[in-house]
Parts: sequence; structure tokens; C-alpha cells
Amino acid sequence: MEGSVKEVIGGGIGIGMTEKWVKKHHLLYTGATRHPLILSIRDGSVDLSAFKRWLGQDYIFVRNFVPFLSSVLINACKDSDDQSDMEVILSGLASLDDEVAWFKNEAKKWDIDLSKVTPQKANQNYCGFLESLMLPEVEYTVAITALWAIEAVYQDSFAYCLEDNSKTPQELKEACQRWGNESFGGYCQKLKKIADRRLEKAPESVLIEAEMTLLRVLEHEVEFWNMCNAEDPK
Ligand SMILES: Cc1ncc(CNC=O)c(N)n1
Repeated sequence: MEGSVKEVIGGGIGIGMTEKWVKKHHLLYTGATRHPLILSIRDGSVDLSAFKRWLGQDYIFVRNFVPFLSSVLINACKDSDDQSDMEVILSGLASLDDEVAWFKNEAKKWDIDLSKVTPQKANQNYCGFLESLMLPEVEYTVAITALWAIEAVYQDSFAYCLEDNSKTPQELKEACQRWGNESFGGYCQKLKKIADRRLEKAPESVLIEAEMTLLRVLEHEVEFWNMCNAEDPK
């Protein structure tokens, strides 16, 4: 099949839309995946209070991410042309069970009371954006592109902190491992394939919407990291 006429014509080989967009918007993509907070984790100079802020805020984000992912799952069941989409998204949803438990356990280790953490502005904005993606008029193709981008930023960022020459502090490695591991990487690849398959068949209007949505995701991710690096509001 590799390299066959069918693969080439079918678009199985060659560069997909998501990759084209990442190249086109590489400054913003790099801004999200090589943020100063990530670079500081990787070189070991990270301010632990920034990490703690991230932990508390991301717990809230993940709780809001559950209904979003559920909504993408429903969309896939209703609108997808491929039955396996549902299985990929379901696997992501299933892993959030463990993820929420991990946050609670990690918060204990760092002496953070999650019930006292309130979402900061950038987090509120990002969660509001997730909610807007759950509106009935949002196309499955747009929602799956957003989902791929949200997951890919975390996978790319944290995998970078785990590379051989990185100096990531031992106590942060488990967090990096959650999203930087190969299995999460495989999940992101599957999401990317789904997004590329849908985008390939999408009309121009949906393509524009999906590209705009990718840019919004990247901006929200940058703002989220910025929020963690900034002092708490007085
Ligand atoms: C701000 C943000 N973006 C992406 C992820 C990764 N998805 C689910 O865990 C996350 N946890 N937080």
C-alpha cells in the first residue's frame, strides 16, 4: 500500500493540512510548544511556584476539557464517516479518568488545596473557548482540528522536556511523562490523521473556520503558559 497509486491519490502519503498549517504558522506554534515556561522546565531553572500555579490551573482546565471531549465524541458518533474515530476519541476520554486522579494526587504532594484554586483570566477565556466549540453549529471537522491542536501542544511541549539532553528536575518528570510519553504521542498522531482526513474533504468555508480555530488554540495555549509564569493577581 505504501507509495501505491491508491495511497498517493487518496492522500495517504504526503503532507496533510494540519502539517501545512503548523509550517505556515510556525512562529505561533513554536510560541506555544517552546514557551519560556517549558524551556525553564527543560533546562532545570523553572520557578516551582510557576509549576504549582500550572498544576492548580490545569486541573480546572482538564475538568472543563471533559465535557468538550465528550461533545467531540458525540459529534464523531453522529457525523463521522469512519467508525474508528469514535474509538480514538473514547480512548482519550477514558484516560482523563486517570488524569483527574493524577492531578489530585500531585496536588497533595505539592501541598496545594485544589478546592481553593480559582480559575485565572486566561484559564477562564480558554474554558469559554472550549464551550463555544460545543455549540451545535460547530462542524465536527472544526472540533476535531481543535482537539488535535490542544493535545498536540501538550505532547510536543512535554516531550521536549524529556529529550536525552534535557535537565528537567526529577520531581517534574512525572508531569512531563503524562503528555510527553509515546502512547500519548500515538494518540495525537491518530487525532491528526482524523483531522487531516476530514480537512481534505472539507469545503473552503470549513477549512477557513478550522484554520482560525487552530490559531485560537495556539493563542490560548500561549496565554495559559504566560498566566502560569506570571505572579498571582493581588
Ligand atoms: C491548557 C492545556 N492544554 C492541553 C492539555 C492537554 N489535554 C488534556 O489534558 C491540558 N491538560 N491543558
